Amino acid sequence: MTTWDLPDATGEVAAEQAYLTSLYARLDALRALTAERLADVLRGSGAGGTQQARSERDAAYTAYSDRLGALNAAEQGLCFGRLDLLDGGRRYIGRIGLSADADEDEDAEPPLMDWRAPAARPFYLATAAAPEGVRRRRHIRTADRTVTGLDDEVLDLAVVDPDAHTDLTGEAVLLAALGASRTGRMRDIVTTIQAEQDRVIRAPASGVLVVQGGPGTGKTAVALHRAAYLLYTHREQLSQRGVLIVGPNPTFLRYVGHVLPSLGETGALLATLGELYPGVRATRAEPATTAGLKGRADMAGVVAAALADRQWVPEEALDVVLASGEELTLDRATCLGIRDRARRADGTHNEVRPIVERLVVDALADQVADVIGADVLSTEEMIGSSAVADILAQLGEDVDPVENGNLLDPGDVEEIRRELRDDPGVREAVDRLWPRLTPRRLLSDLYASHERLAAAAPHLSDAERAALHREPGDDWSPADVPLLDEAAELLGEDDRAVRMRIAMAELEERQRVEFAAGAMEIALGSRSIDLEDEDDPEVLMAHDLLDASRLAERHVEGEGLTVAQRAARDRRWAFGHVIVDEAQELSPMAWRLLMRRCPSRSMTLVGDVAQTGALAGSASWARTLAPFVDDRWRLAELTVNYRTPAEVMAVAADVLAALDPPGEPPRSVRDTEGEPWALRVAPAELAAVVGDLAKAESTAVRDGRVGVLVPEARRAELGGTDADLESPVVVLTVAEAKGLEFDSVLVVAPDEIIAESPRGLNDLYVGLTRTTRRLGVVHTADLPAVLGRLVPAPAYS
Ligand SMILES: Nc1ncnc2c1ncn2[C@@H]1O[C@H](COP(=O)(O)OP(=O)(O)OP(=O)(O)O)[C@@H](O)[C@H]1O
Repeated sequence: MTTWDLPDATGEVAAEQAYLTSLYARLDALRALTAERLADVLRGSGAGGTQQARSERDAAYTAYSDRLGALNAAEQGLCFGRLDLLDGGRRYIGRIGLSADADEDEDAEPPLMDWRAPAARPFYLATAAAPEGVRRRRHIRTADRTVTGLDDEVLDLAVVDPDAHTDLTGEAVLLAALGASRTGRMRDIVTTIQAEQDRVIRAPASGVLVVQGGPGTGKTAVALHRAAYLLYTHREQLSQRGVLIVGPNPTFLRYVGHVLPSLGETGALLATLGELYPGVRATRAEPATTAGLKGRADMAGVVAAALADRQWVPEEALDVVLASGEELTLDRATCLGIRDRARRADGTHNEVRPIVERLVVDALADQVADVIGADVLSTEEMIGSSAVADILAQLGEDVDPVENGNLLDPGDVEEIRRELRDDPGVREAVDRLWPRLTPRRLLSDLYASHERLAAAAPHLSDAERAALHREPGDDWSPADVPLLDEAAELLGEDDRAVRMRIAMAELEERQRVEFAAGAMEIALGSRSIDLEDEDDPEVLMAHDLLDASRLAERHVEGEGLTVAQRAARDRRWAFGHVIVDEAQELSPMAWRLLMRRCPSRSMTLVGDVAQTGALAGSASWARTLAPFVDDRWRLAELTVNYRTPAEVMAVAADVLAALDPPGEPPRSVRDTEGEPWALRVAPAELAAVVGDLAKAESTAVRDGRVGVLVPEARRAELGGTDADLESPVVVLTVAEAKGLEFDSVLVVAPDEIIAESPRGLNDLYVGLTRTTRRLGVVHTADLPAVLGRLVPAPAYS
């Protein structure tokens, strides 16, 4: 590899600088043009017009504001690579594609190729052994709009450095990226995507793809870049259905939340599982065992049984007191018949309720008709039975009361039915037999009642049923969400309210855009007067127009209209693609929910079954996926660990070997700063020593981040707070640290972490592998045997 740093005598850097400057000029021109077009749309939007004109304007507004967002996001690191081809051609690779001016040769290479375009692919895949038509790969390092250095690889077997890792692309640039301090926010990796990662990112969208990889193999990075790739490659389809990315907890989503916007993509919905039931904020913490129980596959049966239990029949009879004071009775046999017919009917519980209403009214109408009809008959007996028989024949068999031997005409019968339908006593009876239920009501009532739980979940132990107990009105936990969703499926939730909210949001959005357009007119109208004064803040230049659209957005207050936001409000939304990170954590009940959100089964599931912490999580992808796709899923594996240094991975590998089944550790590309160490302290001193060590580590990593990973039971004692990942030291449980990374990690009380959960060894494995540079372990009891490789702490021994 050849590297040019500044100052550079060869002129290579200067040449690239000139090219880069021309690219930024093109970027600026495109921004101005797009902003102008957006302004035109905003100006036009005040005028009203036909429905079609409005929706065309809305579409144009979205397209231009998205484009402007992508152009802005490309500002940093616009161009980062160049391919010199064997045929003499040259390609520049960047965060977005920039096309040539219209008057330039259409067949010429575009000045800048989007990293996701097929022609950019050799930048990530080409090797000396398989150069894919590439002679030289150049990484262009930049800061703001300035070239700061170049790294060249000549893809010629004759000149390959025998010491280099031949399977790493752009090794120097990669190692520089990996060596940078962590900031508490995940960064994109477009400049250094590795070949095995690229294959996953660009894999076909259809079907279920499982990406299994050890800690630090870039699963999260790959998942996010895959989302960006799919949104680019299948823009039309996915811009309508959206991409859902599911992460394990809100802290994690904050950590990864900047990656897609930095790639110019905003069309994905990032959510935890607890956020996937519209209208419910599932934030309640609960014991892992309770969450594990709620996630078990048999809970689907419990929800179904809880509902069946609400479809009630009386022991003997249900008395129905009409508004008139008249008393009727539905006996058990009648109620059983009604219930059976309703259950056999096609539809969900709430959908078939009208059938129950009709059957109840029919049964009661029979009784009323019997009473009234009997009175009528007593006078008509005088007419003689043959006349009665004639009348009966004429009335036909559809008239029930007649079949019962009465002589009411069909109009009378219908009148009786109508009155019954509207009678509060009858409605009460229907409510009793077949209550109208919401998912929350069903679950709330179930959790709150020992009797209901016993009826719906007879196979659970008393202790398990007690764990499910919840007072009505308490918050929901994330593990409740799949159960609510399950209930909604069975009940046929009335989603009118949700659709109303969406319609309202659309209306409001239109008004906001029109308001913004009006405000723009006023501001633009005053421009000619103000133009003389360049400093005048009233002057609106083209780039300010973006702020005008932002202004409109700000008014949205989260009630926007992007596909992602619309999808978030609609329980029945079918996403175009679903990506799950830390997929091993999902319970069988959670999978049921997610599969409903993705009927096309176009999914990417990334995870590591060795890191499973959730008690209802996966130990095997095959077992987890079998109920949904049988064996129709593809497996891709990531094998290189870009995070955890080799010495730390050696310690973690001992833990991995102790797991059942034991796992294969990924290969680390980095070395650590010193050996990972262990320090024993007296229990009474634990908090103080951990505090001191965290400070010392924070100093050691300068502007980097320190993660103190503690047992759940010691979280409060050791200062665990709501995690602000950008603060220099954070104290978290392993579950909270899942998917995150720090420059230095202190694992506290490993024996307690192991003992806290049946999956304690997996948790310890996760904790040890969170570091990019330094690892220390602090313990009060004997060090677990699996950590025998740790050396005594240098400063204290
Ligand atoms: N090709 C790459 N270039 C630069 N950095 C990379 C690359 N691949 C991964 N990384 C970095 O390595 C670190 C680990 O990546 P990531 O968090 O995606 O791994 P993971 O497989 O999800 O890990 P875990 O399972 O432990 O949560 C991140 O800092 C990521 O940015």
